[in-house]
Parts: sequence; C-alpha cells; structure tokens
Amino acid sequence: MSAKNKATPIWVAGCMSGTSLDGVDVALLHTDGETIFDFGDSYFRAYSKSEQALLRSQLGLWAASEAAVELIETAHSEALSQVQGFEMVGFHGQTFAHDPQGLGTYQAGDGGVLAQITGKPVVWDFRSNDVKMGGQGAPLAPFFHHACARYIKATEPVVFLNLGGVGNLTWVDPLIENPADTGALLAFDTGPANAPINDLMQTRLGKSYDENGDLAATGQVDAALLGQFMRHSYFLKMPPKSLDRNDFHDVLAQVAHLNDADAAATLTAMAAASVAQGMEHCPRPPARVLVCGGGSKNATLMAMIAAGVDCPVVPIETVGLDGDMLEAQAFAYLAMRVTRGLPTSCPTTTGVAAAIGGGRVSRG
Ligand SMILES: Nc1ncnc2c1ncn2[C@@H]1O[C@H](COP(=O)(O)OP(=O)(O)OP(=O)(O)O)[C@@H](O)[C@H]1O
Ligand SMILES: CC(=O)N[C@H]1[C@@H]2OC[C@@H](O2)[C@@H](O)[C@@H]1O[C@H](C)C(=O)O
Repeated sequence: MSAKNKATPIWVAGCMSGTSLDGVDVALLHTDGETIFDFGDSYFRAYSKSEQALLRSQLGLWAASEAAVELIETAHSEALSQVQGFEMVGFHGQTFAHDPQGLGTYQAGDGGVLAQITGKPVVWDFRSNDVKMGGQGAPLAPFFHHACARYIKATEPVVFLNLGGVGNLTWVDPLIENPADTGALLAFDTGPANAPINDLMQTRLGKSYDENGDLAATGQVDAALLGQFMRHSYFLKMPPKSLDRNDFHDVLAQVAHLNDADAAATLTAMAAASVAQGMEHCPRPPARVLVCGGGSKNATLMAMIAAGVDCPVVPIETVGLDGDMLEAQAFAYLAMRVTRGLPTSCPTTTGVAAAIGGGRVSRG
C-alpha cells in the first residue's frame, strides 16, 4: 500500500453481534487500517434467553422493533464500558435481513446513538455501500484476514474459516501486499454453520447449542438428506456469494423425522460438507485452514471438516490469534480503513465491480 498516505495507529474497539445471536463481542485493536500492531482487551456480553428470543423474532425483518434496536444499542454500550483506552469504535450492528440482489442488507443499531453514549467517533453501516455498488455486502472480514495472514508472517496461501451462525471462508495469498490487488483474496459464505444446529437444539431441547458437538457425535448422518442438501443451487454458484442466516432454514424441516442425535449429526455434516465444497474454489491449495468462530469448539464439526479437506484444519489459536474475537477485531480494522478512505471490499471478496469502501461515521 502507498507510503504517501500513512496514518498513526490508534486503538479501535470493534463490536460484533453475529448471526448466531449469542451476544456482543468487543475487542480492541491497535492499527492504522493497514497493519495490525497489537491486540488488546476484549469482552463478551451474552444475550439472555429472553433477549435472544426478542432478536430471533426479528430475523427476516427490514425494520426491527424499537425494543430490539434498543437492546442492541444497550448491549453494545454495556460491552464497550468493559474495555478502556480506545479512541474510536467500529460497530457492525445486528444483521436481521440480507438480500443483496433484492431488498439489500439490514444491520440494526444506530451508530449515532453509540457515539452519544461513548463520546467517541463510531464507524458503522459497513455493508450498504458495497450492496449499492452491486456487491454482496458480505463477507467483509477478508481484508482483516489478509492483515492477520501478514501479522502471523504466513508465506504460503492460507484459509481463514469462520464458523459462526453462517460459515465463511477467505483464501489469502499473504505475499501480495495490498488486499485489493488481483490474486490476494477469494472469499465467500460457505453455507449454514451453527445456525441450524442452534435452532434444532433450541426447539427440541431448549439449549442454545450442541456443546462440543456431543449430541451430534452420538448420531448417524442421514446420507440421503446430506446428498439432497448438497444439490442446493447455492453450491453451484461461483464465489463471491453470501447468505442470509435463514437461507437454509428449510433443513430443519428436512431433519424433522430424525431423532435428536441423528438430526444434530446430519445438520453438522451439512455444515462440514459445505466447507469441503467451498474449498474446491481455492485458487491454489492452502497450507492450512485456520478456524475461528464458535464452531471451532464443536469437536464433531471440526472432525467432519478435517475429514473432507486435504490440508491441516486447526483452530486459529494455533497461530496465536483469538478465534472468538476475530470478527470484532475485523470491524475495528475496517473502521480505521473507513476513516482513511481505504477500500474494505473488492471484486473477489464481495463481487463488487471495483475495490471500494463504505461505512458512515457518527461523532460523539
Ligand atoms: N463449546 C461449544 N461447542 C459447540 N458449539 C459452540 C461452542 N461454543 C460456541 N459454539 C457455537 O458457536 C456459536 C457462536 O459462534 P460465533 O460467536 O462465532 O457466531 P457469530 O459471530 O454470532 O456468527 P457469524 O459469524 O455468523 O456472524 C454458538 O451459537 C454455538 O453454536
Ligand atoms: C450479512 C451478514 O451479516 N453476514 C455475516 C454472516 O455471518 C458470517 C457470514 O454471514 C458473513 O458473511 C458475515 O459476517 C462476517 C463478519 C463478514 O462479513 O465477514
């Protein structure tokens, strides 16, 4: 990247409330928007069961209720109050609906309100400009993944695999200095990851998720259903491509006749098979797959993914990064890029015609 437009690194607090609806992650990052200089404190503010139910009731809506928006803003300000020493905030908000080729993309929560509460500049609304310019608006973490690959001094292509509610994969060539340059990145959503498993656990057992994949480990995968799932048109699309949390919601109906363990095993196998299929798009084989997001703690899912991929699949902690906070850190990094007018997406990450930035800045 050009040396002529250098900036002084600052501490930025990135906030993410992801599609699994488990809570708000806040993480501090010391960055100039190009290089990661240091990682700082982080905090997780969980949503209570009733808060989760409120958020769940808003999925698919293009205008969330006042109560839901207030919950998102309050939860974020509570989370931010637990970390100190930041000069700016990157606020993703809560995605309730995502239809980039149709109605657009909707992240609830007003950055202006958070700016008032924190007294700091808040960068927010990261996705809508990309969608407006013809992109998918997601995934946006890939530019940060590129910075992470350089931070860990990777010398060979590497894949970052996020297993959140939805799965997303970024292939990075760390030897290309500028993430927006041709050949540096390829990124896309792989398919459903934890969302259907969580929904199954919630509706059948009143639990938030399948701890460690223990239930799935005791079940049998329904091979016919898995085969049917992999014939979904999403898997025929070439990347970049992105998903709404509930795009694959019908898989729950498909496993309705299976017992709990077989249903969990089959949904877990679907998540793993989507990753294996996604890996076929890698421009060159990566040296390894670094897994982040809560799904990295699901041993059954991790084993199924490893069985379907030709290179080592390891938790991102193996290289010293924090898989629980990577997305929050990503929005700290992207916030800094926004304030510097640097791009946050490019044709190979969101399908936008040319590398562009986005985001809005609200001042406290
Ligand atoms: N110990 C565990 N065992 C199994 N699964 C787990 C465990 N811990 C977390 N998870 C899963 O990971 C999910 C949280 O993942 P994460 O925080 O990465 O998602 P997110 O950021 O909300 O989603 P997205 O990346 O799609 O926005 C939980 O809802 C659960 O499904
Ligand atoms: C529209 C939206 O919020 N998408 C999320 C979701 O969660 C995972 C996957 O789907 C990814 O595309 C994205 O989040 C990450 C942080 C991203 O933009 O990189």
